[in-house]
Amino acid sequence: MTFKEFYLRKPVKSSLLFLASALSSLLLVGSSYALTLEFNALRNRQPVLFAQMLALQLACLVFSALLTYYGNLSLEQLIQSYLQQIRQELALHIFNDGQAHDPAQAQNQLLKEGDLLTVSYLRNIYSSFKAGMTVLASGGALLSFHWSLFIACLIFALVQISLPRLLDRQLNHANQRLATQNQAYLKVLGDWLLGLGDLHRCLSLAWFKEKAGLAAKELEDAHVHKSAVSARLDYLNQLAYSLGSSLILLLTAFLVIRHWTAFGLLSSIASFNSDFFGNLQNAADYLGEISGSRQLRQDLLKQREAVPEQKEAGQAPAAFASSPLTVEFNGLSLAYPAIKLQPGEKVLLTGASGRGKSTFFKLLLGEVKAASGEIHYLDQKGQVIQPNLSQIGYLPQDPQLFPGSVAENMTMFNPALNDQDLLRQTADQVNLSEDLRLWPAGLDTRVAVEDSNISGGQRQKIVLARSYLYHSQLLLIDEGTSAIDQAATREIIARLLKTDKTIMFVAHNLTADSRQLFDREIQLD
Ligand SMILES: Nc1ncnc2c1ncn2[C@@H]1O[C@H](COP(=O)(O)OP(=O)(O)OP(=O)(O)O)[C@@H](O)[C@H]1O
Repeated sequence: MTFKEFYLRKPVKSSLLFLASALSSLLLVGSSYALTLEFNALRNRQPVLFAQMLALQLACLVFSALLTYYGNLSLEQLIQSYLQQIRQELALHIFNDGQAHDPAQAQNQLLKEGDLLTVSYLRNIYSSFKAGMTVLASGGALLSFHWSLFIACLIFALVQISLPRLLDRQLNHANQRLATQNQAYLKVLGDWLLGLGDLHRCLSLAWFKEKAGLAAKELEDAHVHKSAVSARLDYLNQLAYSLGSSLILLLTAFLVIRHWTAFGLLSSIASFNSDFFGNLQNAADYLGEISGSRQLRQDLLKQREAVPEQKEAGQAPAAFASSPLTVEFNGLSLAYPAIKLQPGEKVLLTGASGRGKSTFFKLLLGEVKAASGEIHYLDQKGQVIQPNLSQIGYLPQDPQLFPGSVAENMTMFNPALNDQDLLRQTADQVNLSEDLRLWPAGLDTRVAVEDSNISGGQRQKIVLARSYLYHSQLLLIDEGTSAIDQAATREIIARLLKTDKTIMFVAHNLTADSRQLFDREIQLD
């Protein structure tokens, strides 16, 4: 993300924000100025002037606080709406870039990293601007008292500004390490929590505890390391601040004794000091944090780049013909014979476990690339076509549902398909009607992905219903009815096999009469 982009989204509101911040800084310094005049008035025994200056000081402080309040609020609104845009772009990128994404990493990016970087980066910019304005205003006020005060302040300013550079690389490194460990921890949790039930059953909790503990320890070390680098920066800043403020007080006393500056400055120099050095220190911290997160921000910018929407050209395949194919997986080699499916044919694909049936489907779906051999896709007339692989219907062993209603999971959120009659007819085709009757909300039942309120068999029926609704001509079913009872499976298969779809079906434990319903069987050996 860049500041320019943030500013240009809402230039008027952003300008008002920075104007309010500049004014509030001026008013804050104005209040210290009024304090100087109050003490001058006291020394000269001028009670009316003293009261007027006191009122001016109070007014400056009240308006400065009001402007700060407005600034903080509108900064938060601007940041949150920008963050919303960034999350949308990240999500679109993840959706369109055609790569497999680890859910923990994507979650981390969408929530933590984006939030951390955007919010802290923009808040740091705003705060450093505010601090910079206060430094300028108080520096100007000091100049109006005596040039030597300003020069002294300037020298310390330069020292203070250059301090973060000493730790710039260390801060960058610490930030990156923290983000990496964050991701690693989420991934470990994600990987292990998925199988928590199995861990319970096998009493392997000690193993889980050890793995999670190790990842948590590394995250803890990364946090401590980052805090140590930040603390070192704070320490250096504090040292410069203490030295600078003592020397300025000494210089003011000298100037007052020599009658070269106003007496009242002795009372207010502490305020000017804290306005000047305090804000300089803050600005240096903010700038240090901003430059420390540079690498992560650049990475995030890349991950937001628009990726063209994956709209595949080509026709929906109705069948295919493959030459002998081979697939290589890190030393494991799978070989397939030439296979041809005619449009409308119903074929049972069998073979020992691990022989490569699922991988063959992934080859057809374009998810796995063949090391050798070719697949040609055919239309209804058996002519070779340029295929749109996303239009192949696919029912995996463990199909995924999405948070939404059962109807939405059948239509995949396509409102054009959301017709109650059509959905009920389709539910009949896949034996889902009985389940719909059991759920009080029927088609509107919400799918609770985590709570698995939908059984494995019901999930398979819902996903099978999808391929009916989407009229997939070529349907690949990979043990897609394994969780459905035998009688219903037989009915579903019998109905499926009466359609004009081309179907390739992998199943381990079909009854003999179900097997007979297929045109032929291809056995991989
Ligand atoms: N992405 C992958 N990386 C490495 N090896 C893989 C990958 N996908 C599959 N394999 C391996 O390829 C072999 C075939 O796997 P596949 O899932 O295709 O078999 P299958 O015939 O469908 O088995 P099952 O009947 O048990 O489901 C297995 O040994 C598997 O470990």
